[in-house]
Amino acid sequence: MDKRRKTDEGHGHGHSHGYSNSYARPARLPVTVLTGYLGAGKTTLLNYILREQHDKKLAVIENEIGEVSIDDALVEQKHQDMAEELVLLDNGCICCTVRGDLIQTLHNIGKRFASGQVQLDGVLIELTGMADPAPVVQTFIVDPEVQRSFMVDNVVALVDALHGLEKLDESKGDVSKGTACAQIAFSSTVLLNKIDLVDQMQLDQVKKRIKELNGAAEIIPCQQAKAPMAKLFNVGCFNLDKVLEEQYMDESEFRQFYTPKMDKSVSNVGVRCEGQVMMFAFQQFLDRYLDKEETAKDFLRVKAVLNIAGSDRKFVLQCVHMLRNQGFTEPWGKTEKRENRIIFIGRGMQPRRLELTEGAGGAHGAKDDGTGLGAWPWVRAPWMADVTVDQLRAEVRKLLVGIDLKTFTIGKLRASVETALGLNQGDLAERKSELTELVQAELANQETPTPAAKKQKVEVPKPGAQGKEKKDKKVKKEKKDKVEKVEKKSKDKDKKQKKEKHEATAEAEAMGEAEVEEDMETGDAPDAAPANAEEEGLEAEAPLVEPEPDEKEPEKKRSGLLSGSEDGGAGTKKHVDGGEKTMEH
Ligand SMILES: Nc1nc2c(ncn2[C@@H]2O[C@H](COP(=O)(O)OP(=O)(O)OP(=O)(O)O)[C@@H](O)[C@H]2O)c(=O)[nH]1
Repeated sequence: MDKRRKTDEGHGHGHSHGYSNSYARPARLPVTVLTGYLGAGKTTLLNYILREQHDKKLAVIENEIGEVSIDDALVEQKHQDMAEELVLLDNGCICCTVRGDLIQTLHNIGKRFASGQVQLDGVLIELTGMADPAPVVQTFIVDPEVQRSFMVDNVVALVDALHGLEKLDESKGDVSKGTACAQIAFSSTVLLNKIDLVDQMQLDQVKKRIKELNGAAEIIPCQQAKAPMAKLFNVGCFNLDKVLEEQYMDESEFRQFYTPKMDKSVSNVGVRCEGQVMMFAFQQFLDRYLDKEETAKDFLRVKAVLNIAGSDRKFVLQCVHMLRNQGFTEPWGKTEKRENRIIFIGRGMQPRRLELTEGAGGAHGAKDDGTGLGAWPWVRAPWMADVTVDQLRAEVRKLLVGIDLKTFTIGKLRASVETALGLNQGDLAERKSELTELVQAELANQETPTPAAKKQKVEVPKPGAQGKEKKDKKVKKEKKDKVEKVEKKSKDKDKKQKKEKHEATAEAEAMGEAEVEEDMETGDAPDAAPANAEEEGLEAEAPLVEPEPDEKEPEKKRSGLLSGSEDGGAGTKKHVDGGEKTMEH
C-alpha cells in the first residue's frame, strides 16, 4: 500500500495549485466512490475527473488486485500529478482483504487534514472491478474516526452499455456472481458508459435492468465517462437509508450481517518480464483467445504495458472480451526499467496459466523469424506460498520410499508432489530448490536405504562453500579433460591424415595420378565437441543419483545433480530454437 504517496507523513506535498488563499476547508471531506464491473470505465472516469477538477485538491485511493499491477500505468502521469495525494492499495481487494489498509489510509489522511497539514477538497476511491462497494460504504459508518473526518458524498457505478446487461443477467441468476448487481444496488449515480457501442434499443434494455436493481439512483448515459461534474462531485446524493430501503435491509442488519458479493469464479494470471516483445507474434497470441466469441467470453479483462521491439514508447493494451484498445503512449523514461506487464482476468484462467505465461502456445523466447514472445516468466501465484514446508517434506518422504533413484528426477518428484497436493502442474516450479533440499535431507537421513539405493552410489552435494568449491573443481577438471581429449583427438587425426597423405602421395607418385589431393579435402574434419554441447547437456534433466561407472552418461548431464534443474519448470530453460534463457520470477 501507499506505493505512490506523494506527501511524506507530516509534510505537505509542495505541489501547489496557486489558490491557497481561496481554500475553504470542508467540515468533513466528501468521498466519491467509483465502482463498476471490470472494464466499465472507472479509470477513464478517474482520469477525466482529475483533468476537469484540476482546481480541486483531491486525495486518490486506488485499489487493484492481481498478480501484476498495471493501473498505475493507466492513470496518466499528468493526471497523477494533479492528485494531491495518491495511494495505491494493491495487496488485495478493498472490500475484503485490505479493508484494514483502507481504514489506516483514511486515518492518516484524516489526521493530516484535521491538523491542517494537508489541504483537501475531497477523496476519490476507485474500487476494483470485482469489488462490492457495500463494505467500503460500511467503513464510513462503523469506524468513528473515519466518520469524524469523512462522509460518503456519491457512489458512482459505471456500467458498460455493451457488456453490462449480460453481466447483470449473469449476476442476477447466480448469487455467487452477485458483484455486478451489488455495484448498482449500492450506488447513488449510475454512469451508463460506452453508449457509442450500442443502439437505442440495447441502451433502453440496460437502463430498464438498472432501474429494477436501484430505482433511486440517477442514470446518466455517457461516452468516455464524460458526465457533468456537478452530478458527480459535492452533490451529497448518497443516502444510505434509501439504498438499504431498496435492498429491504435495515442498518443494523447491514452493519452486522452483510457479506461482500464476490465472484469467486474470476481469477487472474499475471506476467512481468523484461525483454522486447514482438508485436506480430503478440497480436497472433491475443487473436487465439480474443478473436473467437467462445474463448473471449472467459477473458473479462486483459491489460498490458509492453516494451515492443523497435519502439521507444510504451505500448498499452486494454481488452474487454473481444474489444481491443491498444496503442503506443508516452516514451519510456531514460532510467525507467522497460518491463513488460500483462494481466489476464477472467474465468478459467488457472488451467490456462501455462500457455498464458509461457507465451505464444509454447513458442518460448523471441525467435529470429519474429515469432515467439520472449520468455514470460513464471509468476508466483499466491496459493503457492500456502503449501507449508512440512507438507512438502511429508510428500517427499512418501515419494522417496522404494523409488528407483536412478531414473527419478526433481522434475518428476515435483510433478508427483503437485498431483498429491491437488495443485496444477508447474505450481511448485518456484519451490524446486526447497524440494531439492528436502530430498537431500531425506536421502542423507535414510537409515535403511532401499535395496535399489544400496546398490547405487548416492551423491548428495553438500550445501555451503565447501560443496561449491568441490563442484567448481569438478567442473574445471571436466573442462580441462574435455579440452585435452579434443586436442588429443585432433592431433591423432592430424597424424593420421599426414600419414595417409604421405602414403597417398607416394602411391600417386608411383602411379602418376593427381586426384588424391581432392579426396583428402573432402575427408572428415577432426572430431570436436559440438559447439552447443554444454546446452545439450543442460537440456536433459539430471537423474537423482550418479549411475554406476559401467552405465556412465556424459559428465555434463550429471553436473546439475540435485541442483534442481528440471524441464517444464522455472530456472534455466532451453528454448525450442536452441537458445538458453533464465526465466525470472
Ligand atoms: N468505446 C468506448 N470505449 C471506452 C469508453 N469508455 C472507456 N472505454 C475504454 O474501455 C476500456 C476500459 O476502460 P477503463 O476505464 O480502464 O475501465 P475500468 O473500469 O477502469 O477497468 P478495470 O479497472 O480493469 O475494471 C479502455 O480501453 C477505455 O478506453 C467509451 O465510452 N466507449
